[in-house]
Amino acid sequence: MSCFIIEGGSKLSGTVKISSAKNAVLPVIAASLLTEAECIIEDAPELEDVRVMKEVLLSLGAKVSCEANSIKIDAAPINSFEAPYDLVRKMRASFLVMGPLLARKGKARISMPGGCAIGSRPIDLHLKGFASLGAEIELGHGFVEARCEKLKGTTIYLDFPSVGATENIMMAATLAEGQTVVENAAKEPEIIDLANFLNSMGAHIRGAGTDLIKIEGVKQLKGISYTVIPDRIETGTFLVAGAITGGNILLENVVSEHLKPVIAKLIECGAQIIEEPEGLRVIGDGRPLPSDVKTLPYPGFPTDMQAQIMAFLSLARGTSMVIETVFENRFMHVEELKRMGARIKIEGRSAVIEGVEKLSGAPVKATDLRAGAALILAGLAAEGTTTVMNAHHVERGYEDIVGKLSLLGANIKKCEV
Ligand SMILES: CC(=O)N[C@H]1[C@@H](OP(=O)(O)OP(=O)(O)OC[C@H]2O[C@@H](n3ccc(=O)[nH]c3=O)[C@H](O)[C@@H]2O)O[C@H](CO)[C@@H](O)[C@@H]1O
Ligand SMILES: C=C(OP(=O)(O)O)C(=O)O
Repeated sequence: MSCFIIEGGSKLSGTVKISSAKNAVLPVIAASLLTEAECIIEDAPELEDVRVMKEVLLSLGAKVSCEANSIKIDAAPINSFEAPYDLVRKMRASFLVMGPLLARKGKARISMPGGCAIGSRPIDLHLKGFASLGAEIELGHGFVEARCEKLKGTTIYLDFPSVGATENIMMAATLAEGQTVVENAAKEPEIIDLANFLNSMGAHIRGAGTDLIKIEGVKQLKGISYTVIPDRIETGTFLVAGAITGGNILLENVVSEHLKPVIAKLIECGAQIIEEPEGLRVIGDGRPLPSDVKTLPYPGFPTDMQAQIMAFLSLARGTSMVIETVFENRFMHVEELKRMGARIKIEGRSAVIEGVEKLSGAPVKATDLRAGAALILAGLAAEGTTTVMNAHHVERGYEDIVGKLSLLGANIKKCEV
């Protein structure tokens, strides 16, 4: 088992380059299954989740090769329709191959992803979408099997603007007969990026980024080269790293437009965030002011930044409240932050955080990706040594986090225990 060991107290300074977005590259890799032609994804981040997605494609019979940071995908030879439990359980986003497989091959058998540390995470909205498009769905033995002759365009209303369901339905509908309309669609930047990728392949998608997406089915798609958007959650995490350590860092390769609620919150807490020609600068200054945060679908405050902002608010000069509305169980980091001296009480979906003057380094355990990131942030600011167990959770979604933080002057290393 691997862990991160952090010696707290260094003010971070320097420049860091943000990687391509995990949550944009995963659906784009899945979408490459929609064509027999070769797709190239440039500047792909080296992440555990990307490795798993490549394995999923390989298991379906696609050819996948990597050169420098490009991934070449040739999905012409796919000869299997099954994504096995062993891969899907490692990463829920593997379920995103269902839409493309159904659209191109008319069948797919994907292991049910099951719940994870942050919530039960059902897939009913994905399945409702596929059924509306004309697929027959069968559940059994831990698998979802879907079949269709030809998907047919229709109107689908999502009860919740699910990111994954919007993506899966959008991909399936690109090759359907006629028009599909997705109402109450998710509006995340990663949805726009996927639509841009699909449109460059020849799809006809309008309205991505609004809650009404219209997809006019086409007969086939072509192969393209594509670079996905910068990772807004990695960006937010580094903004907090600068602020929590009282540092001064410049983040390159960012789209600040995608981070409005995070930037607004950090400014409210007293950090300086400055748009510069080369990127976004964060300057931290002492303990933050308290603030209240409520997670919401985009353009609200992202649930994927909730744990990190809570680490920051743990040190505030007063009491803050964080309300998690997207996932029902995303407070697993709280008990670990408390081990470092944070004063946090959970009441249902709310956490009340009474800021403390300092955190103290301690052995803690990452229960999921962003919980792990929050504990690293707390460790950077804490007095003494913090050991964050279960480094693999963090490596799912942060490219070379040790290298990047070390270059900024952090005292962090990865160890096997
Ligand atoms: C790979 C990826 O992009 N992951 C992101 C994606 O996850 P993911 O696509 O899984 O998140 P969703 O937007 O689908 O989930 C949001 C909420 O909807 C519920 N739901 C979802 C689908 C469904 O069929 N039924 C249902 O009830 C979920 O349980 C959850 O409570 O968006 C989340 C919300 O921004 C982010 O935290 C994840 O980082
Ligand atoms: C929850 C996340 O990812 P996933 O949906 O892949 O679990 C995340 O990126 O914070």
